[in-house]
Amino acid sequence: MADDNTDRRRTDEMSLDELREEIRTIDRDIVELIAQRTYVAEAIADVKEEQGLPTTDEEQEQAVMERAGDNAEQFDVDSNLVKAVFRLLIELNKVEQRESR
Ligand SMILES: O=C(O)C(=O)C[C@]1(C(=O)O)C=C[C@@H](O)C=C1
Repeated sequence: MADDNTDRRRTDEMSLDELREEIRTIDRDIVELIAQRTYVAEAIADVKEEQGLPTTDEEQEQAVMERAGDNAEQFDVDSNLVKAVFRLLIELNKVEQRESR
């Protein structure tokens, strides 16, 4: 996070344009991380198909959601909103996994 990162400038010393540039960089990083997560999920889908397992794993989804809540608390952001984002990420993977079968 910007405030925790000593390489990044303090946000209270930045202009509006600089702050928006910071957001722009973070937004790109978020999409890059989503792409990485999706890529790994595709590899998981291949393994599950080889092993004859279903695309949906409710227990794993539960673990992901719990972790999302814990991480949200750690970084002091709204845990329900973070969980909603992770619910969408899981759904994205499930649609892709079903389509690739
Ligand atoms: O861990 C898996 O088995 C995945 O396919 C990944 C993932 C996820 O996006 O976290 C997606 C679908 C499953 O139901 C559970 C978790």
